[in-house]
Amino acid sequence: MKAQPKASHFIDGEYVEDSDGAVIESLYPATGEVIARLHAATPAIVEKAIAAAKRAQPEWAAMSPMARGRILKRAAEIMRERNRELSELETLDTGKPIQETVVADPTSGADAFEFFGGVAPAGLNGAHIPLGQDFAYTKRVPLGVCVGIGAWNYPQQIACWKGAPALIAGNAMVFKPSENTPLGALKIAEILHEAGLPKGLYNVIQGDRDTGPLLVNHPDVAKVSLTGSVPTGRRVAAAAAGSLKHVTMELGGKSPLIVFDDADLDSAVGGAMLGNFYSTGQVCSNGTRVFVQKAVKAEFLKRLKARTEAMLIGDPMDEATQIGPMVSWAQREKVIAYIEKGKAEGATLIAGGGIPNNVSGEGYYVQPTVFADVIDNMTIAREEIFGPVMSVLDFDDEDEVIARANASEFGLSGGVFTADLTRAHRVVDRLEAGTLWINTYNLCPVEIPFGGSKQSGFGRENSLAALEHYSELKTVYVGMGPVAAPY
Ligand SMILES: NC(=O)c1ccc[n+]([C@@H]2O[C@H](COP(=O)([O-])OP(=O)(O)OC[C@H]3O[C@@H](n4cnc5c(N)ncnc54)[C@H](O)[C@@H]3O)[C@@H](O)[C@H]2O)c1
Ligand SMILES: C[N+](C)(C)CC=O
Ligand SMILES: [K+]
Repeated sequence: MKAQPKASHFIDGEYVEDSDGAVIESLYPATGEVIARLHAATPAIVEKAIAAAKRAQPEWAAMSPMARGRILKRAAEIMRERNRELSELETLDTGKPIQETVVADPTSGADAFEFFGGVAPAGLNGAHIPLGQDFAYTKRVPLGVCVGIGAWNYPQQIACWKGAPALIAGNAMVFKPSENTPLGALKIAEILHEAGLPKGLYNVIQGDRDTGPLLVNHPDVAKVSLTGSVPTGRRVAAAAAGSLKHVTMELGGKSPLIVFDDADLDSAVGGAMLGNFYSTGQVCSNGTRVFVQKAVKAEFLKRLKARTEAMLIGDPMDEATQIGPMVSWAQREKVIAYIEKGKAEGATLIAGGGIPNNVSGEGYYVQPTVFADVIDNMTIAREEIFGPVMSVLDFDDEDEVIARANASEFGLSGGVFTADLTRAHRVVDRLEAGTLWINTYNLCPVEIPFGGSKQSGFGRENSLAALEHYSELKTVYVGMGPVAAPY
């Protein structure tokens, strides 16, 4: 098989198998071919991984942040050296075009290791608080064993975005990738150990929604960071609350992208396409509700249709391919059902709307699809589709569009295209979302915090802010004189 790893799990510095676990077949989304066969973690594997993490963590926490950082930076270098190999693996795991994975996925993971490796010595400092004769100081201390649970759209990036801040802060991690994309995280674990990470600190176990709770409910786990859907987030946060674990929730969205009539239209069209079709639309922060001011609607749709219909759909391993399959057959079925719903509810189909005819029947392909004349209460305007389906909605003025943009349970992201700079800042200030873009869309460099508000989650990944979610403050009050006791 094309991508069979040495074993299903990576625990305590080595590959481990337990064939009693349920079989997980890893399918290549472009063909449906089985490329690896793995096993879900049994309770014994879960125990082994958590025990290894718990054993290894104190010594790691006792090292200086600088020494920990050196290992992460070496891992970043190895990832960059192996970018091609890792990108091909990411494409096999997810079906995302190689054109994307070579620039986006291992690169973004390496950026996380480099950033957190580099900022650690200063980023983990505490404070000194003068109190007259006395004083106090704070220390940032690790939480202990942290669990990461990943979604299938960015398997390598998620494994690194969670692993890098957890490790630099002195924690150990047990990571469970999505059952749809089990392969990438194992390579990340291998590379971290090759870079010198002591064994037990970054463990990967396979499994699905039945395995996740074994991690989330475990008494030796201090924190859970989930990337997934809102319903899963609710379940995981509720389970974690049972033992008061720290949680970070990176969940779904239905983000607004607002195009004013003074915008650079080619940029706005490009931003809307990137914000709906990149990774075949499987991006949490996508601007799937594109509000276009009426005066430019016709021209916007004309350019959007031409550029959408020119997109190259096909074999993800072909460098020219711009749009690959969905990650799974189930996801394709879900997206097609939404497209049918859009048609049935009366939206105007502008481009796509079905299965492309130039690709193999076994692959999980869907055409990039644009609907116009979408009304706020249509299903495609309210629910997260997680596929290449853009809804274009009309609007007249600023107050109206802000109110409509905010009328969503989600609050992950948003964007605005306009030439009027004061309007741009005024509008993003009023949009209820964790990450906003002006005159661009979906850029998520590691230097900036990323995360959601409202039902899209809480906690932030990346930037110095992430360190606060993988550590806690310890305060020490120092008395410098005799204790003046009144009794
Ligand atoms: N905000 C972000 O950063 C971000 C990034 C990528 C994807 N997402 C969201 O993820 C979703 C798509 O990914 P998905 O389909 O893999 O999501 P999902 O919620 O189905 O699964 C996410 C992960 O949670 C695990 N899981 C499921 N039930 C669990 C439970 N009860 N306890 C513990 N673990 C459990 C799954 O096995 C998987 O690893 C979309 O909603 C998308 O918006 C968010
Ligand atoms: C975090 N991001 C936007 C890169 C991927 C989310 O699906
Ligand atoms: K897969």
